[in-house]
Amino acid sequence: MPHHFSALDALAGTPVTKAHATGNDFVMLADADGRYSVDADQVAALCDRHLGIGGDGLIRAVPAHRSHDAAAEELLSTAGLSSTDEAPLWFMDYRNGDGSIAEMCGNGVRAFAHFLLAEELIALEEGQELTILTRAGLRTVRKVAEGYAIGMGIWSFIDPELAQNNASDALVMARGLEDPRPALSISMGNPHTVVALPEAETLEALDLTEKPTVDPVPPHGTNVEFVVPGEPLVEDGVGHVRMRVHERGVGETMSCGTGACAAAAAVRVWAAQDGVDTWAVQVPGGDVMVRFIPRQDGAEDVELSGPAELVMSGTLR
Ligand SMILES: N[C@@H](CCC[C@H](N)C(=O)O)C(=O)O
Repeated sequence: MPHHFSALDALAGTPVTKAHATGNDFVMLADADGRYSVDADQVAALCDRHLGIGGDGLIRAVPAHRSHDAAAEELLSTAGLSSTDEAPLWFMDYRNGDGSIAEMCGNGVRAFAHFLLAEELIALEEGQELTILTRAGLRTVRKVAEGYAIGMGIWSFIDPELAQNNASDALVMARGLEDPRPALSISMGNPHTVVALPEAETLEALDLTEKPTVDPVPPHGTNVEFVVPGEPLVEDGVGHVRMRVHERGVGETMSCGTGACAAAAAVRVWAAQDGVDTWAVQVPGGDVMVRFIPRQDGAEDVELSGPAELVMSGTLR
């Protein structure tokens, strides 16, 4: 426990902000000059809900060319991207609350955009689009009436052979379930395992204080989404899903943006509802919308939209 205090000594005097997007909460750090290198212990200390500020994760907002992040630097050079002091490509350096690194965070991108705007690091009018960099690659942000619409890239099956039968590739067991249930593994740049439950009562009865077990064990861990299809599943052309999530590197969270996209994709596949492109995903922290957009190459882009809020700003002591 005391290591939390010493971990933060080096960050004394650093301005921080707390933000959330449908209850998925983050400690935000603006690093326009690329002077902070936050290690795993510091992230865990800041995200600690008793000894720190508290958050599901930490987001450092830094121009890609000043990030000192191996993934960002590799993407900059291999994808021939440009980031300069005059025209920075903002990199979302996202970390899970336990200090581990994740490729992507959908709710995080909304909080990130809102934070960049509030800090006057970007300008973005309603309807305009901004491109940002994540470890999973480029993502787009559009300011819309309900908050931000994020271009999340494509969704894909983690096991491509599943494209043949679209059923399940894993078994998941959690406290509150009587038996392990079949699940489908989907990538949104980060890994997800989606489990369908028969009714809302089973979803509510789950105890996600304990990490669900996934068989086979995913090599890099996974986020596990438990979903109940809406009744009716589709109303006025919009699909409905309820979801709870246990996030890799965090635990149960009130919302997960990449998870909502994976959940909508899995339910759409299971229910053979390819024609339904818009899905409302209800999470404990609110509602997010997921839209599937067909591409020329047969894959589908995913757009996630929802709100983001800043809660407080202060200085680390
Ligand atoms: N809450 C996020 C996902 C954050 C990363 C995740 N825990 C992982 O390890 O992949 C979201 O909104 O997408």
